[in-house]
Amino acid sequence: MDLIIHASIISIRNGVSMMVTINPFVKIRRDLHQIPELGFKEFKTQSYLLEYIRSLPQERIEIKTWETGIFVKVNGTAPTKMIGYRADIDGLPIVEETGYEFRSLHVGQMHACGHDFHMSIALGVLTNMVQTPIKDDLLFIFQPAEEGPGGALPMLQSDIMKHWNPDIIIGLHIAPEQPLGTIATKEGLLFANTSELFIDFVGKGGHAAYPHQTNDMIIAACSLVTQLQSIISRNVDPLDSAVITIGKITGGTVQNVIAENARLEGTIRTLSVDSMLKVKERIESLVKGVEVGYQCKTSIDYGAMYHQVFNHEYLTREFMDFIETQPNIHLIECREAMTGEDFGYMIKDTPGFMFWLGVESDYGLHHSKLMPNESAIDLGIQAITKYLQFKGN
Ligand SMILES: CC(=O)N[C@@H](CCC[C@H](N)C(=O)O)C(=O)O
Repeated sequence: MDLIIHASIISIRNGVSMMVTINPFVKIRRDLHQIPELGFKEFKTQSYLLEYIRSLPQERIEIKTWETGIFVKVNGTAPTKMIGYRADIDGLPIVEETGYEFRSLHVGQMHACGHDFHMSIALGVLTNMVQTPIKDDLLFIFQPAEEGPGGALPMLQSDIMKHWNPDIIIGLHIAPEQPLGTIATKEGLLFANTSELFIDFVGKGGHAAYPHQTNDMIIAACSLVTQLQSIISRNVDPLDSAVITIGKITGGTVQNVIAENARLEGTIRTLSVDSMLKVKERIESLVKGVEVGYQCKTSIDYGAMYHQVFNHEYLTREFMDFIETQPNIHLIECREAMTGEDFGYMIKDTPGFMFWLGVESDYGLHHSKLMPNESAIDLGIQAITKYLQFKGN
């Protein structure tokens, strides 16, 4: 299928400049890679996406914005259903270390979870669908704030989605650990239940040389960090799975002052809703213990919680069978992962599925050196385009 635009970039090697033609959706990915923005702050991203979408022939499409997200409906030629395709658009608060020429211009923010790929692939599929419409209606959902605090649930509850309510919703996520040219998925549970975790400690600070007159919140917080891992090893059935990760510790003011405040920031992952409740009960008991033991005040905030991604059995199997017929994509039947995705809400009450697109990178998701193979962009566009032509005609 011909793409409707072409892109050239100027590459400078050893002082010699030359024009190199690249796939337009690789160019789009690079542009978006330079402007990562955090959840519900995706203003430049939204403008960039809108500018591209408005440059397409408009006869068949309707565009609505929602917060920093966008809905694009492509009217089918003889619709019997509406198929939703979701791409998330936010970046992460990570300092990029890829060394890319097109590295992030927003210092301290990075597309380290592949949402730049997700967007460029969605635009590629949208372009194909506008050029060669299928029978069914399509709804492209450019969703903000997947990394937090979660855009899927409020988008689903929006008036727009009450009116444009897809019968099926699909979405992809890049998979750095899977080879290029692969799609990996499974029926049923694909991604875990998640809950953010923020714990604050307040005690009595003071002079570093007079610890007996204080309640040191660094000691209290560190003690809890190690205790939390006993929940995974001693309270969760070893045949079930759960993760507690503390990704950030803050506390104190200077090296010779005993800290009055400390804060732990983390996330909980479980394969079942029951385990999530149990893990939280245990966290609350341990936090109470630290409060008594270290004579301090504590508070717990669970932040954003995401429903598990549970792939619809029939639709997923049908998609997997379809992918197996494709010559340039290899299907991998994968295991579930402890990653989370608020896409889980999108397919909680609507049939749908998510799949991994192999992008083989030495560094994984949420790493400052994540460098997915850009050849996966075209492979993804072609695979999804063909699937939509199969499913929606
Ligand atoms: C695919 C992926 O990496 N998703 C994120 C979702 C984060 C949800 C939330 N902020 C949390 O940390 O619980 C992930 O970290 O799995």
